[in-house]
Parts: sequence; C-alpha cells; structure tokens
Amino acid sequence: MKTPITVSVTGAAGQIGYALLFRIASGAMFGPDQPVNLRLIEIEPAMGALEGVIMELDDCAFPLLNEVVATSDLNVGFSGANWALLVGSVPRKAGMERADLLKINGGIFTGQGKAIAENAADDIRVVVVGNPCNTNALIAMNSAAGVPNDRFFAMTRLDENRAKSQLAAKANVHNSDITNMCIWGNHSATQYPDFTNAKIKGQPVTDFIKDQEWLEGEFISTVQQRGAAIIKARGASSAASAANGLVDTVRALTTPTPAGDWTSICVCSDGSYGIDAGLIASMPIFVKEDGSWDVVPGVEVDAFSREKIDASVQELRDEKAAVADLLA
Ligand SMILES: NC(=O)c1ccc[n+]([C@@H]2O[C@H](COP(=O)([O-])OP(=O)(O)OC[C@H]3O[C@@H](n4cnc5c(N)ncnc54)[C@H](O)[C@@H]3O)[C@@H](O)[C@H]2O)c1
Repeated sequence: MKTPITVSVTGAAGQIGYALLFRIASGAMFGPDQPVNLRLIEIEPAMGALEGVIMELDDCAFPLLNEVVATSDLNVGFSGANWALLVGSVPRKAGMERADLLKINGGIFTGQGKAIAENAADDIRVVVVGNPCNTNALIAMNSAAGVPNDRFFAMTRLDENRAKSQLAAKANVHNSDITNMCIWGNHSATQYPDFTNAKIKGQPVTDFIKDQEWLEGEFISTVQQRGAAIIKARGASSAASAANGLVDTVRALTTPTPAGDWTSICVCSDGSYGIDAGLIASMPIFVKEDGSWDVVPGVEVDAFSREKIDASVQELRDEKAAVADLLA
C-alpha cells in the first residue's frame, strides 16, 4: 500500500459533496491502491449534516479511507493537503446581481487561497468547482502567495463530457469514439464547445454529422444550457455528473493524456490562443509522463471559433474587473 494522500474538500455536506466523497473514498479518483485522508470543510450551520455524511462514510468501511476530519477551520482543513477540491460556494439568490455573487464568493476564495498557501503540502493542486469557478480560482490563485500558478484549475470537464455525449448521440456512435473535444473560455453560458477540432473515430466531426446548422446552433446551446435544463427537469442542480466530472478532471491531471488527444481544464493562461495571460480559462491541455501539463499548441481556430472564444474571454475579463479589489 502507498502512503495516504490528503484530500481537502470544501462544501462537503452539499449535493456534489454527497456524490463525490464516496467515489474518492472508493478509489475512483486516485486509484485502487492509493489510501486517502479526507479533510472535509464546511461552514458551521452545515456541520450537523456533515456528521451524517461521515456516518455514511464510516458505514461503507472503505479499505482505502485512512482518516476523516470534519472542520470549519480552514487552517485545519487544508493542513498537509495534496489536493484541495473547492466545491463549496454561495448560490445566487433572487434579486442578487452577478457582481454581488462574484464579491461574496470572492471573499470565500481569498481566505481559502491564503489558508492553502499557509497549510497545504508543497505539491498542492487546487481544483475549483464552486461557481463562478473560473473567477473563484483566479481569486484563490492570487491569494495563495508562494503556490505556483500552474497548480490552480477550474472545472469544465462536465461540459466536455456533455459535449461528447451530444455528438455521440447525433452521430449514433459511442461516447468513447469522440476525442479532441475542447471547451474554450468560461464555465458559463458563454462557453464554446469546439466541434471544429473534435474527432469521431479519428475523423472530423463533419464526416459523420452533415448538419452544420445543428453543430453551430443547437449543439452549442444544448451544452451551454445543460445545467439549466437539468435544474428544470430534476428540480435540483446537476450533482452526480458534476462529481463525476471532478473525478475525471483529477484522473486526467494524474494520468498521461493519450497521444494526439487532449482534455478541457481551466488553467492560468500563458497568453496562448489570444486569451489574456493570467486569466483562468478553459483550453486544450495535455498531461505529460512526468505529471506536468501544458497547453496543446497549434490547435486551429477558425473565424467561427474565434468569435465564440472571444465572447467567452470577454466575460472572463469582465468578471476579473468586478473583483479587481480582491486581486491585489
Ligand atoms: N464547474 C462545474 O462544472 C459545476 C457543475 C455543477 C455545479 N457547480 C457548482 O458547484 C457548487 C456546489 O454545488 P452543490 O450542488 O454541491 O451546492 P450545495 O448548495 O448543495 O452545496 C454547497 C455547499 O457548500 C457549503 N459552503 C458554502 N460556503 C462555504 C464555505 N465558505 N466553506 C465551505 N463550505 C461552504 C454549503 O454549506 C453547502 O453545503 C455550486 O457553486 C455550483 O454552482 C459547478
């Protein structure tokens, strides 16, 4: 057995937390021979519910679960963390402006970024799920003095999975036949699922799907609006598929990317593809044998894609401007 790794999860008593923790503890995220310590972080009012979740974790008697700590103290919560999965955030309430939401959550991620810098392990990696996840990750990154920028990520893997599933259904092929699916920009309704570079059985999507109007219209809007469609149908937001997206994200970051393929993750831009350096934006990423990652170079961006990417990047700039005072 390997030495246990420490995984901190915020919002652990929430809906995604409930779908996520059992998959981490079962080995789905870090593999069947990797024991884990869980540090579960919640706000005080949710500590009772968190105790219930921990009772259920106990009742699974997971062989890989080494230790569980429940806390609302960030210094305890991020102590020795190898991974920080920042799921908790405050949802938008009726009458709340987007700028107010950005500021409220911004306050949370400043404190968490600082506590990560002061308490986490040297190899800490941070994945933000709580929305607005790109800008929350930007704030955490800017607050975590001494932690390299390339350790901060935000999640668009759920969007990538949604896009693959839509293409597979339309082309009447299996999900696993779809590769090179990139989500560009913000995890929001402006995101751009790039069908122009995606492949089906190694061929351009248009070899299988001749309906260009569907690709440029309904396909994009279905992926962009999928979260809202699930809330409408289920009466609650996507939690199991979001947790699954996070399992996939961490696995993608800990496994070399198959040659020629890529994965969508929001990372700190180096200025590639006309995305301002320093913004946390989704782009095509590959993970190397040594565990480091890079932006995939040379992906073709045609005029249609350029316009869509620019619109989403502009939204990220606007979000950054709205929280400028938190980025000092
Ligand atoms: N990036 C994505 O693809 C994606 C997909 C789905 C959902 N999300 C986002 O994930 C977040 C969580 O979703 P959910 O369905 O689990 O929501 P939820 O409301 O069920 O749970 C959120 C939890 O976070 C906790 N929390 C709030 N502030 C906290 C803080 N400061 N520290 C620690 N915990 C705190 C709450 O007590 C609650 O238990 C939401 O922001 C949602 O929009 C992102």
